[in-house]
Amino acid sequence: MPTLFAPGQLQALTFFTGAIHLGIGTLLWLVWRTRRTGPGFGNWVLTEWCMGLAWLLVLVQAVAPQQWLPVLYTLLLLLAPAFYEQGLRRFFLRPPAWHPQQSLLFALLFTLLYAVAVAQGANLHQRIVVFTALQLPLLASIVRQLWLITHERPAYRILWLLLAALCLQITAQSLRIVEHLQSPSLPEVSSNNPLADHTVGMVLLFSVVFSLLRSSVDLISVQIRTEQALQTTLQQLEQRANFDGLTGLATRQYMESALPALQQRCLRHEEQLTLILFDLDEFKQINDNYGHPVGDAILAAMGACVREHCRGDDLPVRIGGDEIALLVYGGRPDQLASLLQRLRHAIRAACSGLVEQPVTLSIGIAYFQDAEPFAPVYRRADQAMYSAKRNGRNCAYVHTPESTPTQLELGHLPATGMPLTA
Ligand SMILES: Nc1nc2c(ncn2[C@@H]2O[C@H](COP(=O)(O)OP(=O)(O)OP(=O)(O)O)[C@@H](O)[C@H]2O)c(=O)[nH]1
Repeated sequence: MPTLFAPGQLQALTFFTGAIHLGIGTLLWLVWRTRRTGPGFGNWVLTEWCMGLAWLLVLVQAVAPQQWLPVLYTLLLLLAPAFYEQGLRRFFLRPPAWHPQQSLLFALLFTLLYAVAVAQGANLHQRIVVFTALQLPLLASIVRQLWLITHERPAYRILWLLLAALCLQITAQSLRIVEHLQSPSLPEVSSNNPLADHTVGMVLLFSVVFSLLRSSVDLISVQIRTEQALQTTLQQLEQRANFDGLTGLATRQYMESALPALQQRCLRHEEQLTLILFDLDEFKQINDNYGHPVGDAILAAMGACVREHCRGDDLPVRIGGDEIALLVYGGRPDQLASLLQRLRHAIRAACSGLVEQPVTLSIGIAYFQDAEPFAPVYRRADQAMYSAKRNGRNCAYVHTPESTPTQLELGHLPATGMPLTA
């Protein structure tokens, strides 16, 4: 590898590299403190600070050599990738394959091995080989995490950049090992000065470039996650606003926004749009006798039956309480009677395991006049339903604008059964 810098320039570059890492770390720390970055981001701050401090200690060692300093900055340089790997797992909520602190433990163990090499009087060539070789497994564990994350979450493809840079770094580190192994022992590298290594300029440059890339990817990852969380929240809010949680039917608000499109489609196909309103009979008594959870189960079963028996074009809606509306295409009495009969049977069957009394419905029907708003049609359907209630329940009435509600003949479905007792 080429020597890029003169010794004086190397000291300046080392200082510059340390300062850049510390600066980036502080910037990330500010983001971490002020924004919702999520777990793991703090580990990435530590990565930058470890790197920054390590390079400044390398500079101190070059200027005023100390016996113990190489072990200290080696520890920091090994902790940096360990923190980053741990940050990746925490940020992306990946369960650790082994001990959660595995990479940190490795960093400590590897530092111990390095200290042994120093204690054995290894020269600079040997120390560089030992340090670089010890760093490779930690870098490889980051590669593994990045590989798995980008496969599990395609939205984070930006991490491919980091993966490519890491692979490049691992290749460069491996070449460095080979080069140092092949080098004859040179007099200048037998000293304690880490900047005497003729490839250190390359390492410093790589460190700065990689740090800039890594922190950019970290910030982009936070942005991606924030946007995804926002998207999910919006979808949940939309789902809650548009669909009733108990019955799974549309809400009245959703129905009113969807109505113009339904009416347009009906007009285009010259079809009648019909509103069918159902209300459970004596539902209050069911709640009182069996309790609200059973009442809820009946409403849920009713919602499921309506969803199952209506066609894809129809729109089932929970108006409120035990009142459900169904907007259907077509208004022929025989078609409506057949649909209602199927629904009454299905609801009764679905509720038979919940209460002893057969569950019955009072039904009101009204027709939309072209693009008529919902309110007047609902009023007519409501009047028709109350006619059904007044006339003994368990039946259906149709309201036409011209006349008072008239009964729609449905098949027989007895309302009698066991008394309403829990
Ligand atoms: N379990 C349960 N009960 C509800 C819910 N919403 C409303 N209710 C109850 O449903 C009952 C509605 O009763 P009504 O429709 O007014 O009267 P009813 O007893 O069904 O009598 P008729 O309609 O005249 O046959 C009330 O007791 C409400 O408290 C709900 O989400 N779950």
